[in-house]
Amino acid sequence: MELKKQKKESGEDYSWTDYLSLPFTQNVISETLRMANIINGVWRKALKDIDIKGYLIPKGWCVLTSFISVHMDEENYRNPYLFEPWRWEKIGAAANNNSFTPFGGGQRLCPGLELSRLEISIFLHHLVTTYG
Ligand code: HEM
Repeated sequence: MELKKQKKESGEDYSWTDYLSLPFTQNVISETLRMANIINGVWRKALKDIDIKGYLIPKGWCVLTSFISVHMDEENYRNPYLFEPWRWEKIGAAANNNSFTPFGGGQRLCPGLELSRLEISIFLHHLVTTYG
């Protein structure tokens, strides 16, 4: 609200610094991606026999890496079924680690990661400041 008022009064355009000045918006986005990401997981095909933590994945088999199972695991997030954006104040909004992979990871990490966060952030800002 404050930012929109300031922009209206000064007549200035929004800048990258304004985007960075809204950490709570980022926390809401992270929490939404944790609980309700459109991509629940990704498939991978084993190109050779592979051992993962004692489990043999034979060559040619497909494996589903389930993001949602990790995002809703109590060992990773306390009260995982609770929408709690404040938890990201401790974790860090931009965290992309093994316990938070809405955009995948490794070589196939989504190149649209930052663009998506920016677009969602602009949408949320106008939604909340227009109808809040
Ligand atoms: C909330 C929005 C988005 C989510 C949750 C998302 C999620 C993902 C995930 C999980 C992957 C990895 C797929 C895999 O490992 O098989 C991926 C890949 C990819 N994403 Fe996104 N994405 C989003 C938005 C975007 C946008 C806006 C763009 C482009 C402007 C984009 C472009 C791509 C591309 C090109 C890949 C393939 C990368 C590769 O295989 O090397 N994504 N995305």
